[in-house]
Amino acid sequence: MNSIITIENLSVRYQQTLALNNITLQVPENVRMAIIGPNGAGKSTFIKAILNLIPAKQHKLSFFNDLTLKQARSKIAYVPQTSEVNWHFPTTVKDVVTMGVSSNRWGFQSVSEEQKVVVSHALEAMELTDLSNRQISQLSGGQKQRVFIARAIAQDADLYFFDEPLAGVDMKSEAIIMAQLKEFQDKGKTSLTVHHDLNSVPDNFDYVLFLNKEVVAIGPTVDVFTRDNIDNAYLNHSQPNNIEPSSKQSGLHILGVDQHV
Ligand SMILES: Nc1ncnc2c1ncn2[C@@H]1O[C@H](COP(=O)(O)OP(=O)(O)OP(=O)(O)O)[C@@H](O)[C@H]1O
Repeated sequence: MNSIITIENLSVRYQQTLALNNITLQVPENVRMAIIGPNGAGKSTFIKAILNLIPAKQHKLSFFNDLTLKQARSKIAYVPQTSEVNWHFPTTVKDVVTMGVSSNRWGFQSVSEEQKVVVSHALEAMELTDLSNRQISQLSGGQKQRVFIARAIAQDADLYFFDEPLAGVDMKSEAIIMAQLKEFQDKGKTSLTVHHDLNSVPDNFDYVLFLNKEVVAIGPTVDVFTRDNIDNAYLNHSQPNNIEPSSKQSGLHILGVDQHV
C-alpha cells in the first residue's frame, strides 16, 4: 500500500483534556476519507496535529511515504472550519482564491496570466464567478465554504484536509462540495474530511476513520462502516465532560440510534 500519511503514537493534550490518545494509522493514497466521531472526539485536533498547527506529544509522522511535513507542505491544502476564519477582513472572493496560487500571500501583482486562469477555473468549479468581486463578509455560509475550497483547488495540492466543509451550508453548496471531493479523487488526489452526517458517508466516501480520542476503526467504507463500529465510536467510549450533545449528531437519529452520547 502506498501510504500518503503514516502516523505513529500521536497524542494531544489540552491542559486537563486528553484529546487524542496514541493514534497509530496509515492513510492510503487516493482515498476519499471521512473522519467521523461524536462532538469532542478529537477530529479537528487530529487534522491540526498532523499539520503541526498545535503541539503533539512525541510521535512519528510522514507524508507521501517518506517526506516530512516541511518537505510535503507545498503538496498539502487545508480548509479550516469557517468559524476559524476572520470574515471581516476586507478582501474579495477572488483575492482569497488567488492566495491559492500566490507564494506571496498578499502580493497579487505577481500573479501570472497562467495563474489567473487557474483562479478563474477554481471560481468556476465552485460556482463563484459571479461573486468574484464581492467582499467575503457579504457571503452566505455555503458561499464562504466554497471560497476556501476554491482556494484549495487553485493550490492544486495532492493531499487535502477539510474540517467540516458542510457545516452551515445549503443543499446546492453541499452538492457542489461533494462533487469536488469526487473530482479530487478522480484526479488521483487524496482527501480527509471531517464529516458529521453518517447517512451520507457510504455515497460520498470510500474510506472511513472512526475516531473517538483513539482510533475506533479505519478502512474501506464497505468493510468498516458497520453498526458495531458506529456504536463503538458514538456510544461505547467515555466522553469528555465538557461536550454538549448538538444538532451535529442528528445523523444518529436518522440511522435509528436512539441514545444521545
Ligand atoms: N484550544 C483548546 N483548548 C482546550 N481544549 C480544547 C481546545 N481545542 C479543543 N479542545 C478540547 O479537545 C477535545 C477535542 O476537540 P476537537 O475540537 O478536536 O473535537 P471534534 O471531534 O473536532 O469536535 P466537534 O465535532 O464538536 O467539532 C474536546 O474535549 C475539546 O473541548
